[in-house]
Amino acid sequence: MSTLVTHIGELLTQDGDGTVLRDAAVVLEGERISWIGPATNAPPADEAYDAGGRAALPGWVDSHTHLVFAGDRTAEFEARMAGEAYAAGGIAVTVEATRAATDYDLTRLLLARVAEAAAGGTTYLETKTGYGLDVGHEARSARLAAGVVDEVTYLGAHLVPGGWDPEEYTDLVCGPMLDAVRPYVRWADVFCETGAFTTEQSRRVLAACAAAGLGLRVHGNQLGPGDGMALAVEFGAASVDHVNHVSDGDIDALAGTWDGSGTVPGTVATCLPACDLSTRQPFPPARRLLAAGVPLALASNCNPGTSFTSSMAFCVATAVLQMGLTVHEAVRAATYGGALALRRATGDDADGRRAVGSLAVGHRADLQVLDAPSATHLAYRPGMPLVRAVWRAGMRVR
Ligand SMILES: N=CN[C@@H](CCC(=O)O)C(=O)O
Ligand SMILES: [Zn+2]
Repeated sequence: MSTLVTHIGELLTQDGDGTVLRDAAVVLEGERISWIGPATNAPPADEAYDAGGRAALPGWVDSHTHLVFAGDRTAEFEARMAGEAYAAGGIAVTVEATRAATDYDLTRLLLARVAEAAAGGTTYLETKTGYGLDVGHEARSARLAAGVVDEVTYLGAHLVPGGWDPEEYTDLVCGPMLDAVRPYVRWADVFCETGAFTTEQSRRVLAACAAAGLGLRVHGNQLGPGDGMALAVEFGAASVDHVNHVSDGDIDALAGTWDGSGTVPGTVATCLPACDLSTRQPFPPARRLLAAGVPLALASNCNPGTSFTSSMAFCVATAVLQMGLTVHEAVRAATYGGALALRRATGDDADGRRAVGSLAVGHRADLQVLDAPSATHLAYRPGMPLVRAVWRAGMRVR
């Protein structure tokens, strides 16, 4: 089964040169892209979609979400809007509701959130555990997520649950809990922050999870200056996320992971602008990070506490309007950058592990058409429902 998407007014490929094609076409064949070029030269396909001069780009890669949860935190949000500061402790409210939910209800909630994200143009999605916080409930969250999303991250180190000694809980995270989630997850993450896990506890978690063969990610420098970014560099994490309170030394350390001397990709800085609005944190220094040579990702951080949205278009608009990124930089961070943060930015017909977040022959056929003539409209018309059509692995999902 093949689909020709044709008469694309502006096609942002997100290839290495940032190529933008005019009056372009893309052929989706099975799960892969089989052809890209000028619409006038396009080969025939089983069916055609006429984009009518509209813009198209890769589906969003949302590399940071927390979708496995039950319950509601509206009251906490209202208190925050009235002036209270965000604190990690609110996580416990969601843990209680999540533990009480049945597998059926938790799966239903997760599926609804994934469908909402797909309708918004997201075609590749990471999600985390972290609202179970005991062996059985963390393993359940990981198992349910593994059946639904593209990448699952173990976040047993989200909060020390009430009644636990922090060191003993860290032992649990590094031992029996890790063993229980291991079959279902590719990544591990730690919330390294005052009120969550100390630098030393975070280091123990990262070391244990690396030894178990998991890739690493870090929640760092969200609520104040700290060691999250330095730890991410120390452990060769794929991404450090939030990065709101950042020193020049943090930026230099991150940039150093991209100096070409390493054999694996460096550490991406993942910015979460919807979360920053909701928690009233300063936005990350995106321009300084880019100037230093650090690749950026943009992600929704969809979760019930700090960012209850999966709209990547909203994140792109906010990154442009508030963080000083150009539209093309923001779109790149929300597509290719997310793929880089998940180490899924390369791969084609040669290895069959198809790249996401960019459009080229052999990459996964993840594409969205906007109801707009250019990607600029994502920021020019913030909040408008601009996603018109979406294909995920070659299947039309909107
Ligand atoms: N910072 C840590 N975890 C989430 C918030 C989780 C919550 O408050 O429920 C975040 O990324 O913002
Ligand atoms: Zn998060």
